[in-house]
This record gives sequence, structure tokens and C-alpha cells, in this order.
Amino acid sequence: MIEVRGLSRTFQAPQGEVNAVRGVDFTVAAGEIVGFLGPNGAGKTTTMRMLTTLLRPTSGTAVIAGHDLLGDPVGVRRRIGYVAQGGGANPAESVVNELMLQARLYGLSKSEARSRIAVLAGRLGLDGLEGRLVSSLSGGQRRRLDIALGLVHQPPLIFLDEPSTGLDPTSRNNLWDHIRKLRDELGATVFLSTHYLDEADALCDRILIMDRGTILVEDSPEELKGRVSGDTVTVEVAPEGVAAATAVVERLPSARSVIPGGNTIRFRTEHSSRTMVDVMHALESSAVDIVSIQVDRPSLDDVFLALTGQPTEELHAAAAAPAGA
Ligand SMILES: Nc1ncnc2c1ncn2[C@@H]1O[C@H](COP(=O)(O)OP(=O)(O)OP(=O)(O)O)[C@@H](O)[C@H]1O
Repeated sequence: MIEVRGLSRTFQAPQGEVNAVRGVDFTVAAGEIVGFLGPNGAGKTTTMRMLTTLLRPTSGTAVIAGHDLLGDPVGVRRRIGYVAQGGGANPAESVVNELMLQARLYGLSKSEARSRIAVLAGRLGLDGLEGRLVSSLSGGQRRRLDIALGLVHQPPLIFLDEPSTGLDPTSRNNLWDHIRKLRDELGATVFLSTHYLDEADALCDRILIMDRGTILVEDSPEELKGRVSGDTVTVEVAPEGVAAATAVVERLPSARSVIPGGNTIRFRTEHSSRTMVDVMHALESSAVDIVSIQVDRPSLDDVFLALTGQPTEELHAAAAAPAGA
């Protein structure tokens, strides 16, 4: 459904050239839900904008839903839906008019459009907001409208740029259900970027991790987690004990990648039960009081940290920032 070869984009900026995307290759099969992860500035939005015909590649090729990206951009546009980070709804229009206009632009009859809008409004929590002006919606309501606008014509291929940023947990879950239904009931293919690793884990068949314009890995969430060996141990202590506890843990031969936080010390180990006993003994003899100890199997956060060297707290902070920030 998506076949990308050697796709690049260079921007000319006052401080020099920015190689935002550096010759990426990947494919997405029909019916897959693929997640696009990466730190800020990795090149995700630039890639999405190229694949949705909004930005011309500097070099490379792609075939999108059977149409050549450069040779037949109109054909590509007809077959895709794109929900951009900032959205594109007209603030002066009503919710229902925006949805109707979009549906009619894609050739739906009035009655088809009405029934699609009713289903989408129900699934995305827009019920009761149809008559409201777009400008009067809350941030989360507006995000749900943006998503509905990208989906109303039921495209076979859907691009979603950070779709759940700004949504509350219930709306996120509803969105995930809707995306799964689009795939399971209509066979849609979904390509989405996200800063939430739990979202990628819960929703995606496959994940591409991008950093500095290149794709570092692509695999299923399970396979990616399998690449990180060992467990993560988190020891919670009083804030004033963190420095002493970090020094103690760093001396243990079985603890690696030790990261102190506000009142925790996190590290990785191959032998979590043995190491926990060692940690408890060592901290006890150093008179550091332990509040709690927790052992976790590898998560996508660990994969991300191992690959990009960036803790996912930064991703979460980026995701919490207003859309377009
Ligand atoms: N129009 C532009 N002119 C100059 N540089 C740009 C332009 N658009 C993007 N860039 C640069 O290209 C790089 C990739 O940006 P992009 O928006 O694709 O990253 P991203 O992975 O989507 O980041 P985020 O997670 O913050 O949305 C960044 O260094 C960015 O500053």
C-alpha cells in the first residue's frame, strides 16, 4: 500500500541546509497499522507531508495506494486521508458543515454523507456538537473533528500525524477502537506518528523508529521489545537519598545503565531477583531507606532509549505540548 525508495528532503534554512529526511526506504502492506516513532525533529512530519503530496521530495520515489507520488499526485490524494498535526478545520464554520463539505468534496451523496457523519460523530464523541462553530470547540473536541474530517470519505489509506495528542484518556481509547474498526471492518491501512509508546504498543502491527532523518529499525512491538535484554529495576528512596543510593547501585556488578531521577534510581539487569537482594543488602548497609522496588519487563520505552539515547520522558513532554508547538 506504501512503497518508499530513497526518499529525501533537504530544507534551506538561514543557518544552512537541514537534511530532514535522508534517503529512507520502507513498505507498508495493505491492512497494516504502522506506527512512526522518533524524537522531536526526527523527520516524521516531513516524511508524512511528502507521502501525502503536500511537500515535494528532494529525491526518491514512492508508490502510494497504487499511484506514483510524483507522477500522479491527484490519484494519491483521492485514495488517502490525512490528519495533520495542526488540523485544518475552518473556525467560522459549523462542525456539521465542515464534515458535509469534506464528504461532498470526495463525491459522497448527501444521504451517504449524513450517515457517515452520524457514525463518526458517535464513535469520536462529537454527538451533540454538530451545530457548534468550530471556533467554539475545546482543543480535544477540535482534534476529534480534525480526525473525523480525515476519515469521513473512508479512504483505504489513512495518515494520522500524532492523532491522540491533546485527547483525554476516554477519547484516546475511542479513537483506538475506531482505528481498529477501520482496519478490521473496512480493511483500511493506517500509518500514524505518535509520541506515545503505549499507543504504538496497543495499536500497531509494526513500528518504524526514525532518528535524524533515517529509519533506525522496523519491527513488531513484540520483536522490538525482545531485542532489549534484561529487566528494568526501579528503586524508590527519599529524595535526599538518591545520590547515595545511585553510588551504591553503580558499584553492583550486575546493574547497568543506572539512571537517577527525582526520588528513584532506575537500572537494567539480567538477573533481577538476585540483583534485588543485592540492592537491598547494599542499601541497608549504607543506611539508605528503600520506599519501594519494582521490576519491569522490557517496554517500548526501553527500546526507544536504547536506540535513540533519549528517555521517553522527553517524548511525553513533547506530546503534552499543544498541537503545533
Ligand atoms: N520548512 C522547514 N524549513 C527548515 N527546516 C525544516 C522545515 N520543516 C522541518 N524542518 C526541519 O526538519 C527536521 C525534521 O522536522 P519534522 O517536523 O519532520 O520532525 P518530526 O519528527 O515530525 O518532529 P516532531 O516530533 O517535533 O513533530 C527538523 O530539524 C526541522 O527543524
